[in-house]
Amino acid sequence: MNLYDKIAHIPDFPKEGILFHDVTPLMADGEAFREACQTMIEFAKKVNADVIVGPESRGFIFGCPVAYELGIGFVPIRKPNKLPRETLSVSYDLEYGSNELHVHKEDIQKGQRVLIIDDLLATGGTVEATIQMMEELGAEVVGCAFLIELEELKGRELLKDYDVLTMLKF
Ligand SMILES: O=P(O)(O)OC[C@H]1O[C@H](OP(=O)(O)OP(=O)(O)O)[C@H](O)[C@@H]1O
Ligand SMILES: Nc1ncnc2[nH]cnc12
Repeated sequence: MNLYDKIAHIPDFPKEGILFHDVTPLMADGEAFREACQTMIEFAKKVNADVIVGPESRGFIFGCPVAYELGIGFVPIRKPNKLPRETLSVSYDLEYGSNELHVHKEDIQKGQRVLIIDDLLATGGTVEATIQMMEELGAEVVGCAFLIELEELKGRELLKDYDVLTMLKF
């Protein structure tokens, strides 16, 4: 199946000048969603991940099926004021703004082999912040997997030292 056909492109969302790449048509198509998740599952096996870490909110959608299939844990990276226990946090910039990300400190163990999964790599700010938190907690980031890479924004340059999977390039 051509997964490129399942991505919608919306100009000037959420702000003027931003072309938003919407993964919800792909998610709404069972066959396409399964194919995308299956590719991430194979990558997770290849890098021998023992936990999946996914940034809010679209990282949850693609990360959880991978963790479930492999029988490993899923740890959410969340925006402020969502996680009730002690967190580690870091600030980051987005293509259309900036924010702060948090993770529950206790949920990541030293030496764990982390695979970060998200729907889309743009500037790389989100994944860079996530990597920073994982490494500060003593985990090893063994890979980063995305459905979409926005090549113009050069997020991949921040990931030179990591094993990266991107499935669709725009
Ligand atoms: O590479 P970057 O420039 O960091 O951009 C990529 C991030 O931006 C989007 O999430 P967003 O923060 O919009 O949150 P959402 O998934 O809750 O919509 C996307 O799902 C990635 O997480
Ligand atoms: N252009 C874009 N489309 C969808 N999600 C994004 N996250 C950051 N930039 C994005």
